[in-house]
Amino acid sequence: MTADIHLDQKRNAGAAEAAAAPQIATKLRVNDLNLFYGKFQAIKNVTMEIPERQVTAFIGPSGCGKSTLIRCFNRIHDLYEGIRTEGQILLDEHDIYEAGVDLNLLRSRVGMVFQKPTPFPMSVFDNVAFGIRLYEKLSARDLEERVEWALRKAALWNEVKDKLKQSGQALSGGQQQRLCIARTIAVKPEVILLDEPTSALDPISTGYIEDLINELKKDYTIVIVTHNMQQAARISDITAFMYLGSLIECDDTTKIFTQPRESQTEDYITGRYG
Ligand SMILES: Nc1ncnc2c1ncn2[C@@H]1O[C@H](COP(=O)(O)OP(=O)(O)OP(=O)(O)O)[C@@H](O)[C@H]1O
Repeated sequence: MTADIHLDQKRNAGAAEAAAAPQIATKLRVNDLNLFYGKFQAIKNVTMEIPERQVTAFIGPSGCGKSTLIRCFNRIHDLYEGIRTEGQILLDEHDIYEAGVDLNLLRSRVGMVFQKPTPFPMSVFDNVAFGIRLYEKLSARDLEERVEWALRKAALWNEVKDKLKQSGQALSGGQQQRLCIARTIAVKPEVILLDEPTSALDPISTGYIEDLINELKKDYTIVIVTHNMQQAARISDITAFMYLGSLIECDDTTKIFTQPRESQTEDYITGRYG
């Protein structure tokens, strides 16, 4: 199906929804954020809001700072030397960069799935149980129930229920990525960051993950980086276009793909550069 058809469907659905739509809360609020890798400034004065239980997609040419920005949302950069940030990121209106923030707790609230599937070298069951064991003390029975719940939510249970003791690394690429999503969901986060989650997958596995994202947004706030503009059009409610470290424009996906405000956005979505 083309991006255009999706946008038409969205527009019609959007008009009906708008009439009855309750106010959508802001889950993450970014205030004047700058990020430096040493002396290189990769994020420049970004201010934006990420709405709760919506899918927000980041698009833009390679190297524009999409991954760098979303990695700020759970402070993954803190694991590396020489990276400095300025500004604020509020999660439910509390600054995640404030002194004394518990980073383990933050990362259990804001989970992340990477581009390349990264199952740990352990069984399917232990992959999903890993984070739960880290953050919670569940009985063996409750743990089994939670693992099954997460695998069902990630639309993987039927394919792995007889392989729970086998290595997670023995699954197909698409199954491995759903396993990583199950691992992330298992700790019941509030926000899920997906950094190009389907770029290493075939179209069928990509379809599974896109359906899954659509399902997951009922319960979670989803942030996705994608190079695939049709994918952004298909699955996101809000699209943010970045260029050279700056946020050029962030709006309803339909608006970005049909009537962008900025000429740079239009040039990018019409394939004039990038
Ligand atoms: N660890 C790092 N040290 C120094 N510079 C970095 C580092 N990581 C990224 N950069 C630079 O920061 C800029 C933004 O990179 P980033 O990976 O966030 O872009 P991106 O939009 O996600 O790109 P892509 O779409 O290719 O994944 C690029 O110029 C990149 O070279």
